[in-house]
Amino acid sequence: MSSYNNSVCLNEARRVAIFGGTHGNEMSGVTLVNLWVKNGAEIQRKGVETKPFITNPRAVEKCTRYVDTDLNRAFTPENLSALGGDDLPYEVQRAQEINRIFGPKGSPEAYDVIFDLHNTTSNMGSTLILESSKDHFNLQMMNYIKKAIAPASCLVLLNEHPLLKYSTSRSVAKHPVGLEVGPQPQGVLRSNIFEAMRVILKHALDFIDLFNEGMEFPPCTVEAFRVTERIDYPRDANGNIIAMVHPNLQDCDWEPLNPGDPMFQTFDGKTIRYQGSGPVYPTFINEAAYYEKQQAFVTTRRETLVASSIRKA
Ligand SMILES: CC(=O)N[C@@H](CC(=O)O)C(=O)O
Ligand SMILES: [Zn+2]
Repeated sequence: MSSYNNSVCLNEARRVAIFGGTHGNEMSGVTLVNLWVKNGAEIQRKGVETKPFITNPRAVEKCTRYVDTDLNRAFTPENLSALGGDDLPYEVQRAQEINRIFGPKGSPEAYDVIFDLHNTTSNMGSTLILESSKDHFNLQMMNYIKKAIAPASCLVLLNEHPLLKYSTSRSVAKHPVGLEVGPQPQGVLRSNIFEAMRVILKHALDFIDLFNEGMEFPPCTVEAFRVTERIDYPRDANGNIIAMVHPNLQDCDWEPLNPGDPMFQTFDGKTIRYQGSGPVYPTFINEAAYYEKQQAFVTTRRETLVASSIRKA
């Protein structure tokens, strides 16, 4: 990466992957990737190798999030270098295979871009997930997609929290992009969610095409929601949940939550209110997969990210 005339010069993005089935019960990504494995015309762009890939085929077969352990937490340095072969948990073996094919993570040989397709049971709409506020290629891509799909909306969730960040499948790429679309129940396909995902992928690939063709993207800003805190359900001494997401908060992803606002409702009807400083913007509210992770929702704060001008080297 070098700077010239204020533009950040980056290599062309020639190797792109689209991951589906990182969670085997999130059906939009599973279905789109299976479709594109059969016929990739829709995702082909000149001079780009775009590989659609089912990352967790055993979980897809069983229509479950994972078999042994969450694949989207498995790409740690320890796991990727672990010895043990067939004795390792299935997803750890799979992470090593994926790292061999699309990585190695952090190396110059790694794929340029990986899109990882997810669904949420939360009412989040279309959300792009970034892992770095300094990835100018990805920031420019976010800006491009947001403009291309307007007046439909697509929000950007930034997770670079030192404790809450996790080791994703897409993290083996130079430019990792998560795409989370909801609400959609686990194991279910909804046409509106499926189409929303499909159209965002189209614009993302168009952006890569324009960049490779030599278009210069001027400096811009991108509004993002930065992950700040994980909020668990209230629990008793045995760890059992004693309250639900409050009806005033349910389905209100991305809406401001202020001190004193209702957050949970106990089984005997008492309201538990938000006590932190605000406003925060909750998201992943009541996500089904997060009960096991002790998480009722995450709080975020709004931030304006600045993207430098980019063009190909
Ligand atoms: C509901 C769900 O699976 N969400 C994803 C978010 C992400 O890809 O970062 C996960 O927890 O792995
Ligand atoms: Zn997922």
